[in-house]
Amino acid sequence: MSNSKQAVPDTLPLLRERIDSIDSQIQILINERASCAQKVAEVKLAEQGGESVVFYRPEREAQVLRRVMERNEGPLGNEEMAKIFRQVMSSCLALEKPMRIAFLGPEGTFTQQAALKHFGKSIVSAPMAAIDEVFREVESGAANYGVVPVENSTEGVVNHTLDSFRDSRLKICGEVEERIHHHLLVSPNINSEDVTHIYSHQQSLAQCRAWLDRYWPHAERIAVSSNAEAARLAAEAGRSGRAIAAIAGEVACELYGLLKVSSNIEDRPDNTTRFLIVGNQDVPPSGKDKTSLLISAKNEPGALYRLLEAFERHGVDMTRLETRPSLMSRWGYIFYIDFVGHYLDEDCRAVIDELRERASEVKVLGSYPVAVL
Ligand SMILES: O=C(O)C(=O)C[C@]1(C(=O)O)C=C[C@@H](O)C=C1
Repeated sequence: MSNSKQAVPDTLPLLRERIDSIDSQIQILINERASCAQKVAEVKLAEQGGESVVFYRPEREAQVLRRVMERNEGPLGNEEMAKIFRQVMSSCLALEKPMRIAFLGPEGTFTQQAALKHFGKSIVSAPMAAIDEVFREVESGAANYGVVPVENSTEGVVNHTLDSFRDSRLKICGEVEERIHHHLLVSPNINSEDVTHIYSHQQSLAQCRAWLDRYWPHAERIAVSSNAEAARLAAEAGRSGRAIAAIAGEVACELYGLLKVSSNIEDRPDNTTRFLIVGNQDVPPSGKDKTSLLISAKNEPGALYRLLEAFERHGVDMTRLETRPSLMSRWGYIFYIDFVGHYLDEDCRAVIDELRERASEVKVLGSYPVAVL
């Protein structure tokens, strides 16, 4: 933009005049961009036709956001700038086709927070009561994509999510990481000293275990289906004068009008949860990808060693290995493996081919862009 090189005025009216002029140029450009996205939708419809058109392109979005961060010169920070573009793309995609996103609800969960971080705000939110319902909603076509938690840096893996992939044909289309801050919340009319019960999701209770042992050793901890549900229950209890506290995040605190008794009570300050985006599409390479596999190993000595050895020999970087009992045989196991690269990359393809020879089942759950934001 030509104005960016001009000297910055130093009086308030002139600065505001400059801001008004820049805003109107940005607005024209954003609408020009939106018109391009509309044209993109027409091209996609013409090329792919009918029901099967794929409007959301995670690999392209990741590339756009990475480029925004790479070329950014400030004074706005890279992440701040990327968040702005995240929302611009979200609006453009909604113009192509409004996206209905199912997530582990109710409203106010960290999973909803993750969905908004990944897709931007221009989505239709569809809160589901359980992880397998998120899968079903996307499988049935009622939602375009789903968002589910998969692992937490303090508490480890979310078994329900891993288990849901056994019988699902859904693919992982993306990942998103969210820093998790927990707060102890009560209804505004409740005296926190009267609290006898603390509600939260079992993982959140575990993530605050040391803090609870120290400050609330006598309060009974009650696990409920989500921390947003805990916040809802605390608000409901407050209305009838019962002193129940909840452990939940910022969004749930605001949504249910609760007060923070204590903030950031998680035992580890770097407490982070990773979420997966599930959908019906294979995502092409974005240049910086990850792949997730589900492997059913033969129940024999050295089976795991032979699987892992293939990664070592081809120089493919494995980032995660989880084990779950197989439901098919008593002592059989299913391994979930994440590695760096796309399944279409030559070295990754070689590993997958070898794994197929050595395991009873290898399912590629998806290759997807490494989280940008
Ligand atoms: O490039 C595309 O395929 C688009 O549809 C455009 C666009 C964008 O706004 O940049 C919008 C949605 C897609 O998810 C990716 C990118």
